[in-house]
Amino acid sequence: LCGLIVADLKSDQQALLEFASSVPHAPRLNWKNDSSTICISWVGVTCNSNGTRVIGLHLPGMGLTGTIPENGIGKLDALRVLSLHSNGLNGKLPSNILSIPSLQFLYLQHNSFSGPIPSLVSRKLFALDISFNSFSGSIPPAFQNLRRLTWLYLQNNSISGAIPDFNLPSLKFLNLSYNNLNGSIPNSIKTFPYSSFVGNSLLCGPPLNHCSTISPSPSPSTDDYQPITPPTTQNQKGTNHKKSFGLATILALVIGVFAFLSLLVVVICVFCLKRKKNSKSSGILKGKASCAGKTEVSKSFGSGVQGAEKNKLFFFEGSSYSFDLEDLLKASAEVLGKGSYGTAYKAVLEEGTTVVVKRLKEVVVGKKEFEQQLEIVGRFGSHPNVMPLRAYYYSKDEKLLVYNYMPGGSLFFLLHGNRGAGRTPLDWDSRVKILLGAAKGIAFIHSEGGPKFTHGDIKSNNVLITQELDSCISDVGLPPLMNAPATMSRANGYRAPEVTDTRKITQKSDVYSFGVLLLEMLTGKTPLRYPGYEDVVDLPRWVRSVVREEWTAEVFDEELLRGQYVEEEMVQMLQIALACVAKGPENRPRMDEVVRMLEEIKHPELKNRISCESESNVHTP
Ligand SMILES: Nc1ncnc2c1ncn2[C@@H]1O[C@H](COP(=O)(O)OP(=O)(O)OP(=O)(O)O)[C@@H](O)[C@H]1O
Repeated sequence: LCGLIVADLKSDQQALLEFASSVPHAPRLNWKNDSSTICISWVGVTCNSNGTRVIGLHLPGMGLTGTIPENGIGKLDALRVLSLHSNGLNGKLPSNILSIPSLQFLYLQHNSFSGPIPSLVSRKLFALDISFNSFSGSIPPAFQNLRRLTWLYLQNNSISGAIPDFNLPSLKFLNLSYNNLNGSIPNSIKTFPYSSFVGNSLLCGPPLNHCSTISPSPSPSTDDYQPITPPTTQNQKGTNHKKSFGLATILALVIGVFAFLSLLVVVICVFCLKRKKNSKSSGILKGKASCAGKTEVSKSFGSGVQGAEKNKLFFFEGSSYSFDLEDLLKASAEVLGKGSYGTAYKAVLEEGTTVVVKRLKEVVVGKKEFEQQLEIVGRFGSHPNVMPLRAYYYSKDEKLLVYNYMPGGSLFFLLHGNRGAGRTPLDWDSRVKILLGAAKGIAFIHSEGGPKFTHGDIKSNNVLITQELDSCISDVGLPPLMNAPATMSRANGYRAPEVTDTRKITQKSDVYSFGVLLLEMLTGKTPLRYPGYEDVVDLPRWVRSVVREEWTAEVFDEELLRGQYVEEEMVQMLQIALACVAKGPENRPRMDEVVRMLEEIKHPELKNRISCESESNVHTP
């Protein structure tokens, strides 16, 4: 067995040296004819955990030129990642590279490869980027069998012919732009954006312009396909009859939709008014201090109680606490931290209950608005991933919020706290669980609070953790109550670019902040300046720049890479994060879509642990 293992590594070494001898390269490639050093010091080479096989080759931007020989890299049959992008490699791509049985990630973009794309492709392929080369010929039909393929970037080549009817269940990122493709875009991929197909003058069908009624042939004349033009121009190309029919239909549709929407708005308004009226008479808030029912307490709100009554602590329905304001003020308190909304205290009451009291500063809204907002926030407590607001107190000089105390602390602490010796690493599965919970919490407040309701301050400090590593989104609904400039600190790396004050916060800006949170979890870097964390980075910008260079290797938190992880899951998560931090709010997914995408990451099909056992299985036939 030992001999077999050595033979495997030796054959990997031979294959690498064969490759190196054929491509003139920069002197940085320090490979020597000594297999004992491959896994230790060979530039760009990654081995499996027991040092028996080469599983990664990363040589981007190394100044490599020339043609890859047939007997080189294709023989590395345990290879998972091959990254040779941004070099000067040319000629035909050896037919055995794409078919390396364990190959998952192939990055060859920005070279000068030419000739056809090899037709035998590894079924494990997860990401394929051969963009910005001179590949020609058609897309091999074998691509239709790539059930795990998630990224396919073929843009800026000279690929021609019709697009095969892909039925790729995992495909999420597709770019075929700027080639010579023709025919109609198959139904299975027409949901990809316009930018995925633009620059193929003979391609038609959604999301490009409609195909003409003449069915596309493999070599259509330009007249058969209409150029990409706005719908009005397209209509002008039809017959007169078609044109008037089209216009009439569109007009009828527009009027119909308008009428329907107006009706919907009226119904919603009536419903809201009714609800408001009901809530006034029944009240969601109840007075804990008295045993009064809901009606009595809401009356005390409505009529503006004077004197001592005014200073009551108001509990939300469902709260099991049994103390009053006086008890709270007598409790021993310890400062947890100072945030932009004020100071958070951990308060231990005489009867033993521990709560967190937030003392708000610079509340800019009046009592009524304050109560209205908190009434909405109080409703969210029913969701397991939203921190329930238990009670609040409002007077002219003091505004307090009472929450459960979460001994697990915040995600910020779990990610960045005590990075030195003795730290317990936060493993991949725990990170996914925490972020999925947080996403569900945010999606819930977006759907329950109505389209205008936002969190407004999503960050790792506001994701609190239970001992079972369930997450709770805290500080829900506070920004509209506070002084706008105070909450808009420049150092807030979670803030979407379009948000210049609290009035600009939208659900899509929450999605941006959540994307930064995902990046923070993936990279282990903090987007905020904290004492001891001066290395503040614009995470989206940094990740985008690294992704352009050499993403699988450098982006991820080293702590993650040392533990058990699933590379595909991490890369998928990275792509979701990048979609969330798209510069234009309209390009970001909705929060419920983010939840769905995160749930898909844990698809059993992708559960392929990188471990010693799986490594040793990689090259079994
Ligand atoms: N319910 C809670 N249980 C345990 N720790 C909490 C709780 N609420 C807040 N904390 C912790 O207390 C500290 C201060 O929180 P606070 O919300 O006041 O400020 P912040 O989240 O750091 O900033 P900001 O107010 O700008 O959101 C943070 O470390 C936070 O994680």
